[in-house]
Amino acid sequence: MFVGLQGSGKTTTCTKYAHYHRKKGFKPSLVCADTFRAGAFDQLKQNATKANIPFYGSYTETDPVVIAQLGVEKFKKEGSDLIIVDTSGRHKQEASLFEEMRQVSEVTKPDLIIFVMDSSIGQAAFDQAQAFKQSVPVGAVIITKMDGHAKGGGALSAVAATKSPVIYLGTGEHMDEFEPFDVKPFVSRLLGMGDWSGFMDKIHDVVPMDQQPELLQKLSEGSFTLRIMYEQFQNILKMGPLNQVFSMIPGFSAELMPKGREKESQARIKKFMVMMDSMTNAELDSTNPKLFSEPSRINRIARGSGHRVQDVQEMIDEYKRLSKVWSKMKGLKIPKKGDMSALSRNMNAQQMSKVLPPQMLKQLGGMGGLQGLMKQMGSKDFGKEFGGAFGDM
Ligand SMILES: Nc1nc2c(ncn2[C@@H]2O[C@H](COP(=O)(O)OP(=O)(O)OP(=O)(O)O)[C@@H](O)[C@H]2O)c(=O)[nH]1
Repeated sequence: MFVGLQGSGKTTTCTKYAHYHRKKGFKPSLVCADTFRAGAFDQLKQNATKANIPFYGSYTETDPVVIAQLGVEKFKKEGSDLIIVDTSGRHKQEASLFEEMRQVSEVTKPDLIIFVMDSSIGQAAFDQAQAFKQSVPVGAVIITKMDGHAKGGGALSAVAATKSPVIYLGTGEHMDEFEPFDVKPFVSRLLGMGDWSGFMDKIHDVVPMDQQPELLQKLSEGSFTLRIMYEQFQNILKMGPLNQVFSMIPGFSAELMPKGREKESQARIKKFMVMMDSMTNAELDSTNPKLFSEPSRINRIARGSGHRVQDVQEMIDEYKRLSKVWSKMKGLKIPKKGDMSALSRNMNAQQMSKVLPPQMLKQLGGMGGLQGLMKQMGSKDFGKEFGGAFGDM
């Protein structure tokens, strides 16, 4: 049974969920117990037809409890092994709708009640999710619209309020834009760091073994020089396929390497490297941003490399941007013997607490609460993956 606020994406998610599980060998079916929103049944019908999934609903019956009961009975008889009941959207101020939801749950006795939540809901998530949990035994959370700008921080609140794990994410309007929840990339996104663990694995493959400890050392110092950028560009040009690698590198992603324009981006990186070839060692090793606002220096680099002043400026801007991202890594504990994959374990709850709004952090029970929550959010693997970072889990 799917529950949630209006417009959170329940109906869309029900079909995605059915489609996903059918591919795994289930025989899913859909019941539309949303009589509140005009057009809800048509929407479900349309989606279900498109996905070729049996559905049940009514244009004449106005009681969702009756529809839900009839639908579930029908599909049980027909041997469906995954009956999905979609309910109307509602929010906690609507007591009668909450009562109705409770009744639907009572007559259908669902094995699992899934709270569907829009990733952009933010701090209201806690109260709303708690209200649902108090009426029906919510057992899991699905976060939708992860393709938007929101990082999904509200998910933490929903998990805290329902004491249930996030199981899937909706990542677009289409049927296939649905994926199992994986805590690592989710946390990385919240922290604004890209997929660090994926990045680390790639570094492991690409950066020569003898350079790895040095790179880690620099990373932990948090100081980013043009020379580091140059070396990373060199490594990146060796890696492939480029776009895939780029999407994982913290900060590099979209701006430096837009999708479908890999060739151009590659040329741009090479251009940057040519300009850096015209720089002095002192410039390459400096971490002082003021150095690069001196016009005479920029003119010299432009002339020396055969580029325009604005090209040099663009390269410096890129450096500043990456430097900012890089500085977030300051203070990372370096794993012994350059064990790159262990590095991701050192991302700590403190970094997380810095990016959460203070009020949300308080609501979650401070650092201790956050640590417990992270454990609860993720699968069993979370403790293993982030074990070093989140204490004893
Ligand atoms: N971009 C994006 N849009 C989504 C996603 N999931 C749902 N939507 C869109 O969100 C809007 C609302 O989705 P619905 O499935 O109708 O929401 P609902 O919760 O059933 O709505 P009510 O029945 O009114 O409560 C639709 O335009 C969907 O296409 C997602 O993961 N990404």
